Amino acid sequence: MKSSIYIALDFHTKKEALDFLDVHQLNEAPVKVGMQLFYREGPLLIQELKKRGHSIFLDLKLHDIPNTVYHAMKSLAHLDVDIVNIHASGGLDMMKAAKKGLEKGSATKIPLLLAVTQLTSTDDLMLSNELLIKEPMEQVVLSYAELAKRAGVNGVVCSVAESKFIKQLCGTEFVTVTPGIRLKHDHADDQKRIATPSQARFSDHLVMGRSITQSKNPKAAYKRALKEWNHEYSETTN
Ligand SMILES: O=c1ccn([C@@H]2O[C@H](COP(=O)(O)O)[C@@H](O)[C@H]2O)c(=O)[nH]1
Repeated sequence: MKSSIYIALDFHTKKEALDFLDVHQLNEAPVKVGMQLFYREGPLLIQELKKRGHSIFLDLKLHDIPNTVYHAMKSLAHLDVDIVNIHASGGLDMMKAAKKGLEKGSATKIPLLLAVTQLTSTDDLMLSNELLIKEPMEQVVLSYAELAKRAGVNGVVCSVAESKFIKQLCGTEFVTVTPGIRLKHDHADDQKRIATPSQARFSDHLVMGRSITQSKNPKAAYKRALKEWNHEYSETTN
């Protein structure tokens, strides 16, 4: 799969999301559909995005008992998207069940299965004080990545800071997808572990929401992110 920046379509309705893509001529861009939009618009939205030719990351982050996740993944497989995900903190059996459900439910190609290691809205302080995980973030993320690999998962969602080390530990084929990406000077909002596209060279794919969707010129912001990621962007010439 080609390295891509997935635009997070965090909109309320299908109309808002499709209008955004049309108005800003982002009809070629890979997109990420999360809970906000999917819970309202469901499979019909996925069908419409597929019809328009988008590569789709369905970001529902399943986390439940293995049997439930198995059946949920079997259902999601029918949507025929490109990427789906689960939380690694659901454990080895849950991740194995997700993979099995996906294989069982897929008619043609099996979507890439990713495990979320630690959300990019979590920092070390929260990890320790709220989640009561006393090891440093990097160690936790690496250990979850290794567990995901053991379960047969194809890759992980992680921050820029861990991508390189995950590749060293799990191999270059093990996919890393990184959200929490901001163009320089953009607000972090609720994200804690953020980075610019140019700092993300070890990640296979990026996810960008507000830096693009809330920009005055989303198309220009998207193009700039792609250029920065490919190290072709210079502030003096742009
Ligand atoms: O660790 C994670 C996992 C998923 N996300 C999702 O990515 C986008 C990021 O949106 P921004 O507006 O660029 O902050 C959002 O849909 C999250 O649900 C994440 O941020 N971190």
